[in-house]
Amino acid sequence: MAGEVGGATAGTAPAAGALRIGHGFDVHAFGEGRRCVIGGVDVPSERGLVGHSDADVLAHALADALLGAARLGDIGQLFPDTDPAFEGADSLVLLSRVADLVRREGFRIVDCDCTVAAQAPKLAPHRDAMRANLARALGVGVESVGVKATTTERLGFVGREEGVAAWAVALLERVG
Ligand SMILES: Nc1ccn([C@@H]2O[C@H](COP(=O)(O)O)[C@@H](O)[C@H]2O)c(=O)n1
Ligand SMILES: C[C@@]1(CO)OP(=O)(O)OP(=O)(O)OC[C@H]1O
Repeated sequence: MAGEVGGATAGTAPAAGALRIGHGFDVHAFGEGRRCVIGGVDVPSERGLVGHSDADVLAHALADALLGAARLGDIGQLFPDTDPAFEGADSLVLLSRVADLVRREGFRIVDCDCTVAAQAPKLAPHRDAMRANLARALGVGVESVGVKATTTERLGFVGREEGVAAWAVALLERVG
């Protein structure tokens, strides 16, 4: 039927079993005197990531992917960077709040995959810890969360080590 999206007419609640996909993207700049928190891991690094929260670029991208799939807006709407309540916030806590919202909206988190682009530091040694942290925050099994890392071959702002970028996709199934 014309106007059908994810098993429902656009703008109405999808039927049980309908799938929704969401995409998230985030960037944080490197700066002095900051921690480098990525996927909830305090990664050893000369410089850390700047933000209002702990600047966990990976947790933020994943939160936006979930919010996008559930059509619930974005992380900045939910947790404004002008609100002192979120200053230095643990982004895994914000991510678990997003997961709760998504569930309350009637969705099951089926699967997620993420890519972090960083020229440095090396992230592969921390991949399993990041997956475990993100899965715990989402309340899903670790097999449902993928994390990959890439450099940008020294090209662009990532390649110049000015910051880190992250992308995530999330698949939700309507259960209620
Ligand atoms: N910050 C990073 C970036 C990359 N890796 C790992 O190195 C592999 C090769 O990266 P290329 O960008 O040269 O393709 C990549 O597949 C990652 O496993 C990393 O650990 N940390
Ligand atoms: C996480 C939040 C919380 O205030 O702050 P930031 O660390 O600034 O992160 P960003 O991805 O720029 O924006 C999202 C905000 O919601």
